[in-house]
Amino acid sequence: MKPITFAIGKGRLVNHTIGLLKEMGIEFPEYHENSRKLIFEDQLSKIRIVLVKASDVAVYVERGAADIGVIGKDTLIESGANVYEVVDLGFGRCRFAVAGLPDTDLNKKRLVVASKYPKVTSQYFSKKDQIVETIQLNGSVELAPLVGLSDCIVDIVETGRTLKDNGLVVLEDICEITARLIVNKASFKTNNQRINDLIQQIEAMVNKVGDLVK
Ligand SMILES: Nc1ncnc2c1ncn2[C@@H]1O[C@H](COP(=O)(O)OP(=O)(O)OP(=O)(O)O)[C@@H](O)[C@H]1O
Ligand SMILES: O=P(O)(O)OC[C@H]1O[C@H](OP(=O)(O)OP(=O)(O)O)[C@H](O)[C@@H]1O
Repeated sequence: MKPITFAIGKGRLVNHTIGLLKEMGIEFPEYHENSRKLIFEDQLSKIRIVLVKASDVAVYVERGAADIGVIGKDTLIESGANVYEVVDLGFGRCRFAVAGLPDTDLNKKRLVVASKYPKVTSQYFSKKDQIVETIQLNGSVELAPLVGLSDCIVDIVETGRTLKDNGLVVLEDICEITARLIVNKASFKTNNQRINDLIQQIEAMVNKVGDLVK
């Protein structure tokens, strides 16, 4: 029997995901945080996990190299991937916000916005009928308005500490974010029973564990 391949981003969501699978009796004893190995298999359930860069999860699932994946809603929206989003996993909770210095004028003409999420940024501002210039960065986005690279940023806020420590504030909330279970469209159709069972088991476990995994 071919294993079901599960893509997980190496990073914030991996421990939650492996913990959730463990609760379901799916275990990867060889996995530990400092391991450099990228593939682990549970022989009993025939499920293997592949550890990829968080922003690549959608690529693996969309192209069928993985059947299933766990991805933040932020990264999923930004990817525009053609996959099924099947379960809200509840963990990895944070939000998207527009942030900047407290006196930022968001209505100014030619607003310049820095973000790791250019698609989310332009979608958000175009819904408000505002044309903005988006500068794509890969990290430390909070720096941009402090050194005059941009007027504001669109980024993830979790505890709010990064903003606070840099003298920035939330100017507008965009939306809530949690981790999502995504499925390759062809796998969903051809391997239907096993994939469906796994999705249902995960959904049941998320409901059962509830706040414990959040
Ligand atoms: N404070 C936070 N910062 C960033 N992401 C968070 C935070 N809290 C929860 N998340 C969620 O965790 C997901 C994975 O975050 P992680 O840091 O592992 O990946 P990433 O930021 O996309 O990757 P990388 O650090 O490799 O650029 C995010 O997509 C988001 O949904
Ligand atoms: O509200 P907080 O709890 O402070 O979390 C939010 C911060 O965490 C993320 O950055 P990350 O640590 O992924 O680093 P990055 O700058 O490389 O994106 C995000 O981009 C914010 O900078």
